[in-house]
Amino acid sequence: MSLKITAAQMVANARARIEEIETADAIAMVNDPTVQIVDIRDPRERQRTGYIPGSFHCPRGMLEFWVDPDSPYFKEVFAQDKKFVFHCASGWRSAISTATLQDMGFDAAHLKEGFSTWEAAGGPVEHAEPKA
Ligand SMILES: O=S(=O)([O-])[S-]
Repeated sequence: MSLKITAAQMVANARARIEEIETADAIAMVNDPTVQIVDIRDPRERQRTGYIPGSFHCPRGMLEFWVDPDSPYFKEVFAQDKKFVFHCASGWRSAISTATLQDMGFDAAHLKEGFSTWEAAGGPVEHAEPKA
């Protein structure tokens, strides 16, 4: 089966039109009260690898519905007057998601390399309590 567009091409198209933030620059934003980092990974990924302190968890599947004030699923966190930086594991899902948000008129950027290089680059990581 040949697709009209590949996933890799979708990521490339998205990356060409969104703001990409380098890991070192994002690390400097962790305690910045004007920035909200949003983790769109699955709950199990967050559980397994830990997460960026202060990051808000928004599963990718709910993204459009949680940012839209007209949606019954709207989350107040997205009403904040802050810079929103979305991330996933390697920057693919967050690139496509950020382009989608841009199409919706929601201003956001994404973490170019995702969480994959975060810890090695010196980024702080928090771990959830193990399930009892
Ligand atoms: O979407 S991904 O970059 O986390 S594999």
